Amino acid sequence: MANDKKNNKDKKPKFSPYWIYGILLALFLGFQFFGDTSSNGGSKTTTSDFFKYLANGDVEKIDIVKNTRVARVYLTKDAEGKDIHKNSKQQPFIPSVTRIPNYKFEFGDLQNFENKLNDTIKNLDTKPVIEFDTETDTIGNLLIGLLPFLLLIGVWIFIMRRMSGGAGGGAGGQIFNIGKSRAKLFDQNTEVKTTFKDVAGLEGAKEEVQEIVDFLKFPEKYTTLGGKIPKGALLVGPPGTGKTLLAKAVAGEAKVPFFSLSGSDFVEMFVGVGASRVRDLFKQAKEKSPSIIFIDEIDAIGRARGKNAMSGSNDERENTLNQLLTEMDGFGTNTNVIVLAATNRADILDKALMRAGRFDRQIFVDLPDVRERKEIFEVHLRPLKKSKDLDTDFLSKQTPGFSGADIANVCNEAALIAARNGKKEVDKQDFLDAVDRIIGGLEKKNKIITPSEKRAVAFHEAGHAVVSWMLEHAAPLIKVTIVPRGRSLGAAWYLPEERLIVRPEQMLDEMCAALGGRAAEKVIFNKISTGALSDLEKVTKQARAMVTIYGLSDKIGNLTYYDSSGQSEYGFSKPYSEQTAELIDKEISDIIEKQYERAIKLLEDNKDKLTELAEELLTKEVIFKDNLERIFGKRAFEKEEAIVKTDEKKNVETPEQNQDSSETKENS
Ligand SMILES: Nc1ncnc2c1ncn2[C@@H]1O[C@H](COP(=O)(O)OP(=O)(O)OP(=O)(O)O)[C@@H](O)[C@H]1O
Ligand SMILES: [Zn+2]
Repeated sequence: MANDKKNNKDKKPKFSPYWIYGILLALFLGFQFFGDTSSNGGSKTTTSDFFKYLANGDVEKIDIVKNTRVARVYLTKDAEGKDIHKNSKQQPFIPSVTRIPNYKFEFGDLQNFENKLNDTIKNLDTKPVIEFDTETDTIGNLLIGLLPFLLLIGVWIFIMRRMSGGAGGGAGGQIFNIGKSRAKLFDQNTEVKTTFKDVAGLEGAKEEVQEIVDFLKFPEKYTTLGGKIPKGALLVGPPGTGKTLLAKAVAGEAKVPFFSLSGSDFVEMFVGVGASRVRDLFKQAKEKSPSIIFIDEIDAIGRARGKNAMSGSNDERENTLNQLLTEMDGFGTNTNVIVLAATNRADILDKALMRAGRFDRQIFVDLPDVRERKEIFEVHLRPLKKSKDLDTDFLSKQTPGFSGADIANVCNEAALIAARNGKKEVDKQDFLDAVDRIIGGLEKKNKIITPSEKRAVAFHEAGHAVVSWMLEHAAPLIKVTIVPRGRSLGAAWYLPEERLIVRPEQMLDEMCAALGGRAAEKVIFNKISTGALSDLEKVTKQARAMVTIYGLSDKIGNLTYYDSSGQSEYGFSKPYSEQTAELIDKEISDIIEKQYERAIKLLEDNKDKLTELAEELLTKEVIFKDNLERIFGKRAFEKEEAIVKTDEKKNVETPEQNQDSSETKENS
């Protein structure tokens, strides 16, 4: 269902066809107008020419428009000298509205012109009609003439509205407000319900943010000793870790005006708009100081300037960034405006932004650890009707590497799954299913797989399971399945340890386990397949990282080709010689080959167990840690007994939390 919705959205063209109709209409009217000019004009002539015509008796009618000093002349003869009216005497003229004046000219001073006109007419037999036009006529003409332009302007305004619509709470609606800031203002009048209580974990970040609120409220407390209050703080961290949430909580708690907008709100197709919006934003913030400005996804404007000479630099974005830098420099230390910004790409931000006096503080908002995940679960479980056996310790351990947003997603998904199964409350199994779905995508039970393919998948996955079971440093296994899910035909799921420092032996064991799938295919069928693509990708990346980034290869030595400054766009030249390049390639393939051999050896030694596991997998489709334990006996390397009590149910597993921290601390 969700897919359908998405598709529909995709199909909708970006440009509504109505605009095009509007533009065409305006153009059409515009041409009409230009084609029309002759109708109230006629070709030009001079005053002396006119008097010649008049003396000849060729003039039938003169329109004198006093206010513009233009006379329109209607002749009795056309260009070839024929009478325009066959029986002209009876019908002196066709009403001027339907006739085009043959000539027009500016007569200068009205009094002079009238005198001369009367003198000439005196001597004529047939006197021309003289009409004095009123100005209303010309205004009417003018309006009709302007109509296409008005329409064009209307269409333009309409387009502008469409482009700037949606964002900015109406402020962006009008064309004249295009340079105005799009920030949403939260103050005493707008109620923000988010508070620090809604932000679970993130103790350090919360404290730092709270300090910033304190700076604003009680600046004297900090400035008495001569210190300066920071002007900005940058919230940095991976997506979904709660940066925006934290900022919202600041808005809810600070009780000072809070301007919130996103980096992309500055960006517009017109030159200078971004800079002008920045200026306007700071002007407003200063007027309401003490106040906080929050710029989400600041990378939209804050990306380092002019690095990509190849792709051409984006001048407009640079101007916007420069304006932001200027504004942050500009406001004095006592203006009491603090700028908060969030990004998940601090590495690509312009270094000038991070300079002291701008975003001089960086607040790291990291992925939550077990304890923090537990707290986040508690926050998001609050609104759910959940069963009593639900245990946040257990849930937090099942979700290593999950961000706060992932956890929120799990809770929601679990509630939906429970509802679909007609349950009265959300239980543990629903959460496990939700986790599975979020990691692996939807189950595809009806995907067509031939029996021999299924066999290959079963042995492949069993291979992963066996190898990881036998190796000390490989991540402990949670479950193995051959139910197709998302794009994969089967999967072995591990519980990665949360470690801060990784040792080479751990990396090698993990690579060996990843190669276990292909090794099993080789050992059993003596054939290999394309099914190991993602394993190989992972292993290759890891081996390359060992050699070129972490300096873990003896042959290459203790050096790294990693450049943390983000300026690693070497282009065509690599930072090492051809010889080294060869050495690197050799070393990478050596590492991988060695681990592959190791996996093959392990599996050959345990061929019967591998087969037993694969057969069980073929019948059950999903197997868990205790199935492995039955076949292999207890795993030799369980360092610490699990904290969570094992459940009676088969499918509920006790993941061990490998606490390496004591060891890590010793060595760092
Ligand atoms: N620490 C947390 N406590 C409670 N909920 C959290 C936490 N972190 C994230 N969430 C949940 O995840 C959602 C998304 O988080 P948020 O938008 O703040 O992430 P973000 O870090 O700004 O991500 P991005 O960088 O992608 O914008 C929040 O609305 C909230 O429901
Ligand atoms: Zn595999």
